[in-house]
Amino acid sequence: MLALEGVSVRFGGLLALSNISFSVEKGEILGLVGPNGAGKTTLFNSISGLVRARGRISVGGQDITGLPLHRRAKAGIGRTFQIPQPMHHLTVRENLTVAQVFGAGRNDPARINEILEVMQLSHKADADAASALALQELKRLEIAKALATEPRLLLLDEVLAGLESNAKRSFMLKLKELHALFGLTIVIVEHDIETISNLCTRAVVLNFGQLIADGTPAEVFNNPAVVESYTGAAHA
Ligand SMILES: Nc1ncnc2c1ncn2[C@@H]1O[C@H](COP(=O)(O)OP(=O)(O)OP(=O)(O)O)[C@@H](O)[C@H]1O
Repeated sequence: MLALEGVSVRFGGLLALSNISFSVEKGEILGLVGPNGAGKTTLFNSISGLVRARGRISVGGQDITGLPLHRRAKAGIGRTFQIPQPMHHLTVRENLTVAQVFGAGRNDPARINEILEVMQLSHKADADAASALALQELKRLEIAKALATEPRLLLLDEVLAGLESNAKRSFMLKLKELHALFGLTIVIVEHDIETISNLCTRAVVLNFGQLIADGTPAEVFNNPAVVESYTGAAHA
């Protein structure tokens, strides 16, 4: 579904991503892990088109490397942002409609209703502007917006961060439900080992812009290079 070949991103003198290659199978839920500043969000930005990368990125066999943002959305790439980014003055439904027109090039109210229902936002759909939502609702809206673009590949950037453990558990169940319901391939950035182990069959680890491990969650979290990347021992 997703293939990265030799992907590199440089910001001035900083090599934020260095020659990253891996692929994600259709239907897989892949964990993208690594300490702060490792390059995880830059990788999402490279895939979704916010950042220009060297190398080759393809989705469903289509080379998207040179495509602008909106054409990547139409190629089936949906994403969330670490800090939810709704259009604050619009209602929840209006936010989803804008996302659907941007990503899918159509307005399908029935599909929007389905997304509102599955994300438990129906009761908030038309009531208030998005700015009135509580944190958990904002997180659900962030995912709902990504779903409204009708993705095949969904990139989730720390969507569980800041939730207490019960909310986290119910969010994980929701992600599994979405994965099955919409037939998604998912890449999720997450720091919590338990969450990655619960959701993912495989995890890729970045550190200082380099891919340092790729395997099952148990394999990568027991990998000495990964442990060192988190404790800082390798660079102390
Ligand atoms: N637009 C930018 N201009 C310059 N440097 C940037 C830019 N975006 C990211 N960086 C740098 O690139 C490196 C990777 O950042 P990135 O945000 O991708 O890491 P991350 O793994 O997502 O970290 P976190 O877990 O803290 O979100 C960092 O050193 C960061 O400061």
